[in-house]
Amino acid sequence: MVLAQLGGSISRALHQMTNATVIDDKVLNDCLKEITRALLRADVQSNLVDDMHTNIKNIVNLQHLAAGLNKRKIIQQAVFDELCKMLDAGKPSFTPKKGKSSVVMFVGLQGSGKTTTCTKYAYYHQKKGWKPALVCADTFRAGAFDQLKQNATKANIPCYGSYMESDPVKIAVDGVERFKNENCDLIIVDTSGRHKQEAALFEEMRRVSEATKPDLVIFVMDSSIGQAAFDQAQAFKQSVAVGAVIVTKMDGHAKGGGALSAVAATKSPVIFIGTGEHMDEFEVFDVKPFHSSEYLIFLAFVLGMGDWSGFMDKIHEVIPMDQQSELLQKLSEGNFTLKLFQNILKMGPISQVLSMLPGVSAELMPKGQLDSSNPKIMNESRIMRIARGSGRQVREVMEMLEEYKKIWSKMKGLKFPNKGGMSGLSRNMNAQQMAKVLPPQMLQQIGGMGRLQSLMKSGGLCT
Ligand SMILES: Nc1nc2c(ncn2[C@@H]2O[C@H](COP(=O)(O)OP(=O)(O)OP(=O)(O)O)[C@@H](O)[C@H]2O)c(=O)[nH]1
Repeated sequence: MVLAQLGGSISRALHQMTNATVIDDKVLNDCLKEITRALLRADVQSNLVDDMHTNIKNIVNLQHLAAGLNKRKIIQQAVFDELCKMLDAGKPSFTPKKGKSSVVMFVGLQGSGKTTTCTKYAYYHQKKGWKPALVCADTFRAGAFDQLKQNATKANIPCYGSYMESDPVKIAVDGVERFKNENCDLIIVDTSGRHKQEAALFEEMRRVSEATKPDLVIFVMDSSIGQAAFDQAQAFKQSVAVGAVIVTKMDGHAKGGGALSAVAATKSPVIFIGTGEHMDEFEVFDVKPFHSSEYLIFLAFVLGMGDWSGFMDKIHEVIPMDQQSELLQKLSEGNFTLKLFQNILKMGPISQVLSMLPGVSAELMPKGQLDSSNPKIMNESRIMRIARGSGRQVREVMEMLEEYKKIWSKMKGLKFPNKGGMSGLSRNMNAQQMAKVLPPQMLQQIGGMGRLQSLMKSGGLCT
């Protein structure tokens, strides 16, 4: 994931800066130049990068800093704060309430993934006990209604549209009214894809919004849009009250910087990310947990947004309530069993689950042969049973056993945070423990054990 590379470049720049014997303007400028370059390479819009650069220079005025202050720490803090600001719109988006009817309208560029995302959003809520419904107000693209209907049928979600009516405003109003009468609590209106150059289509979108009065307008953005994200997102925001962003196709090779631009242009948070074409390849995006300490922000970037709360959410979603505490206990003891793997397998594609764990970026995991020293794990029939029970290939189970064995041994002794909270993790972790969890490449990237110790001691990476 390219955000992981971005994290690597930023941490390297900070590392070089903290290694300098004297922190002067040249050292600061070199560090900022490196960070700027890394952000631009990740497709973050140049205005945002310039703003960040200026803000840091204003905060860190080396000439005026009182003697005795830790300049390294002040620079690090300023960089982290500015990175946070980029990811954080400053205010949460409107959150629909279960049981109370809400209208959510989806807008975005052609092919950004709106229709797919509407169904994913509906399906996500349906699994949590909501009564969602879909309305197709896309009369522009032939086949849009069929696509939505097909997806909706698969997920057993009611869907409204028309082959005869050509006015999207009329369809949207009729659909919303019908589903309100049917007591649906989440009415999702899919609209045509459009470009900021298409004034007539923008006017149409404005009229759909005016007529249906959505509680929330979601801007859907393809993560590969790159530098163009800012202007397009801003054009949508100027026509309708965009309140949230969903970034799609995060499973591809996109650089991800466009997401930061869309947050800035719409002043709205990213609430979900799409990670594949399938209905359940959809994840909550939450930057809040990373706010608990600078060190977590650092980890989030270095690990490509290692997502603790997503991991915990998955556990709460798919593991039966009475088994959750046992699972967490075993995870924290590094005590893995085949039963535990079966539960983990239920949580979704292996790479997705892995990438939620701090210190474990799926692409950083070494791929080799399974160590056959543990006969309990290697028992063929047990592996076959797991594969059958979880609907996976034997090869997949083998790969996962290998990867998890390595992770578990690293995680031994770590304290797991409660749902939604991460401060417990940072409080309970010392540099030794942290080094055990980090893949060797990452420890090297940080600057080795000594560097990790000094960062954690100086508070640069702690709460
Ligand atoms: N890999 C991947 N593909 C996605 C994702 N989301 C959507 N797609 C694919 O992107 C393509 C376009 O998706 P649609 O949902 O049809 O896009 P749209 O924005 O509704 O298109 P218009 O109505 O023409 O504007 C489809 O092939 C989807 O399967 C995602 O998160 N990952």
